[in-house]
Amino acid sequence: SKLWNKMSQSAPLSTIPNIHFSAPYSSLFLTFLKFTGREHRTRYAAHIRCGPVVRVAPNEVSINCIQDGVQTVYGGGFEKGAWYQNFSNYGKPFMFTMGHTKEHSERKRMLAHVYSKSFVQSSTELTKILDMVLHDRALPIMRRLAKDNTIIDIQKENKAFTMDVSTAYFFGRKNGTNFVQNIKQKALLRDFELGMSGLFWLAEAPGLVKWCSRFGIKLLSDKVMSSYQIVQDLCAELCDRAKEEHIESNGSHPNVYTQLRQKLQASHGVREEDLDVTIAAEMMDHMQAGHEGTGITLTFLMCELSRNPLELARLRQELGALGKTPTAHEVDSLPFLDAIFMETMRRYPGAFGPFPRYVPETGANLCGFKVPGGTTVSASVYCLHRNATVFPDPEMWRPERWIGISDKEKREMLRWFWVFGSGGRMCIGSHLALRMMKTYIVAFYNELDTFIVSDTIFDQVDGLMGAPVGDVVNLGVREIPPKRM
Ligand code: HEM
Repeated sequence: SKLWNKMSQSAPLSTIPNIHFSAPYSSLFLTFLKFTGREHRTRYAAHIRCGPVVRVAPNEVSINCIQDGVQTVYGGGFEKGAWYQNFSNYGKPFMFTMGHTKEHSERKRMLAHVYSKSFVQSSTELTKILDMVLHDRALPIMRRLAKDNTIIDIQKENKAFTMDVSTAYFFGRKNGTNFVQNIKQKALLRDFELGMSGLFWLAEAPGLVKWCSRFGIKLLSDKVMSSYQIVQDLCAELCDRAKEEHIESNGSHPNVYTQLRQKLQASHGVREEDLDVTIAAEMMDHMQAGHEGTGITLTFLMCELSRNPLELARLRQELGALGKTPTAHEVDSLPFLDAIFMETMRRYPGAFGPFPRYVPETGANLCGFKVPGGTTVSASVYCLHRNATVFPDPEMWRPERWIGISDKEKREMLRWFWVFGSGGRMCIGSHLALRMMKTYIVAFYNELDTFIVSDTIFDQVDGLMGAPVGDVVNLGVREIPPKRM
């Protein structure tokens, strides 16, 4: 009778095509897809076969349309629900996981200013941070490696760079990490990766994790648990450093940490004894988000430039017109550089999600189907970015598609471009991400070159994040080869 109840409750979804014959009765197939890393590719195939709405589990649908779809669900502020509560840092929620719109928007408002485009673009502190990490740390190492045409794991180097810039921006220039130069610190990147790998069980089967642990069965290995602890300890240490400087300097060195601290104190919404851990929980998520999606994007971008010499030459031509120390605005306004980033983020989005939402009690009309309240719904950036009508030959990396087009065409492409999500829960760090990534690529390719080697493999994992398979990508680094006459 349980099965019957389940079936009759979800009958309103019965007109929606199924991803698999079992979808109306069980979420096992979806869990299996997630577990085997095939969720987004299978959803894509199902949308091509069945149209813009597909039922993926008894009470869950996947949508693949903008109007009456992404715009309604994400733009309309449908709530995040229980799934996100499976994630916590130090046992506390943070902005990304918060369910209640009010609690979330309060937190987001506290940080909106430090992450706004105008602030990020004009921040002289961020300019100094980028100078420090790029010119004092990363480039001297790269120059040395380039002399011998060394093959390196570019994914590690990129993540080290984005981690150092992010943490300096969050906690203060003197208080961030130094993963780029310090090999022992850089090894902690593995702990971030392992910590993330435990997410599957925590997100998809939290009950099973608890149940098994009662019988002494560990679904999350000791290594994963200790890596997670190491990341928590690192974040707590950086928070302590930032707090110390904040107190010593009497608040004269503002950064993300101090901004959040002051706003939380002023709001009186958090008890004094909970303040440190509340901030640390938020900052730990920003550390993860700040270095991973950006590192992934840089890696795929560098791989594509390495095998597309014409695009690289065109980029260098554009860079040639820049002065020695271009402003953030000048870098941001380079059309071909921008096209390369847009195309990389389209073809290789750093975070696949899905980022599910709940249909409100009143129900919703999604892409022509009536969907009842309480249904879980999500779009997949993997699918949206492969709409062949808007992005012909979607598997191809073609920056040219973003330039020399009419305003109407560009608007349509931007409507489908969803790398940072949309609506009230859209990524807060997109401007910081773009500034650090663009600055890095300009400085790097101005004087150095990368090349594909026999074991360069760069396929994307079909998971929550779109990391390269194995989290390793080998590329060669060399000086710019002289032009052939
Ligand atoms: C290329 C790099 C990045 C990608 C692809 C990316 C992607 C995303 C996406 C898709 C979301 C929306 C999630 C949802 O709708 O549930 C999101 C949210 C978020 N991102 Fe990013 N992100 C990137 C960089 C960053 C950076 C540098 C930060 C640093 C602060 C950051 C912090 C966050 C936070 C705090 C949220 C939650 C926002 C909210 O719930 O209101 N991200 N990100």
